[in-house]
Amino acid sequence: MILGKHFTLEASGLLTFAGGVLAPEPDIRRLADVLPVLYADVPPSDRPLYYMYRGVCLEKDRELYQQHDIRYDITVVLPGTIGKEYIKTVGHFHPLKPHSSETYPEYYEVLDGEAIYLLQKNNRSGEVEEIMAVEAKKGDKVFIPPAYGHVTINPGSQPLVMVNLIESHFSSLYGPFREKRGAAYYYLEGEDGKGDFVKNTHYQNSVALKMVAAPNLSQPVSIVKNKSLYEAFVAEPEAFKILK
Ligand SMILES: O=P(O)(O)OC[C@H]1O[C@](O)(CO)[C@@H](O)[C@@H]1O
Repeated sequence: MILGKHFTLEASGLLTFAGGVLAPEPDIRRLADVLPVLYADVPPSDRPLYYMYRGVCLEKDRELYQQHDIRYDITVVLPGTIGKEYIKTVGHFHPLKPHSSETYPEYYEVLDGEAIYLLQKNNRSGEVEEIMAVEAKKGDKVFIPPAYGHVTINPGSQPLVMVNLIESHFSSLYGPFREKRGAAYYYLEGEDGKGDFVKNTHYQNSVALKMVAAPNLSQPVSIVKNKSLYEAFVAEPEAFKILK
């Protein structure tokens, strides 16, 4: 799916789709929805923070996505802060695959803007075991491995337009981050206008944050090295059976 060809980004952060693209109305996450995972207590409001277009595809590819139980979503995360905290997604974990000890993974790609993906693994008591911040720019693909909860932060001054490929039927798990008021680190605007990671003291243990540049990540689906996620799935849907 190509920004500028298949859809355009309006100043509001909403998308306008070209003919031949199937796209639902967006789900909107508002400030009131993210309150339980924010660094600071702020008054609730209906300020929109991000728009999620779930199940987008070209008309000609609809059956292919359905046959493989894979969904392609586009999310626009607006720039800005809530208090000092950069706008971020609520964050969630994925459930176990049926008859498996592994949870569903996911693939992300940045189409425009910048992202920080916080990837966090918890132990059985809900304390953090490992956490990394993956810095991603336009064109970068980020695989979210099984067992990692994830939060997306927009650290930039432009809207972040990102997409994901994901198994289409499961529901995400919001409890683990909600119970700890978010991931193990918050990303806040510092004095110098740059971002700083600040530890979330609702976790009892302390784990160092690993910084990772997205291009240094390994790609479990090799075709994504030369193609967008959309093109890669349409060209080789079988390669994405790892998502199921
Ligand atoms: O459910 P959250 O944490 O608000 O995150 C939303 C993101 O997750 C997805 O549902 C896919 O994991 C996307 O549609 C969206 O970008």
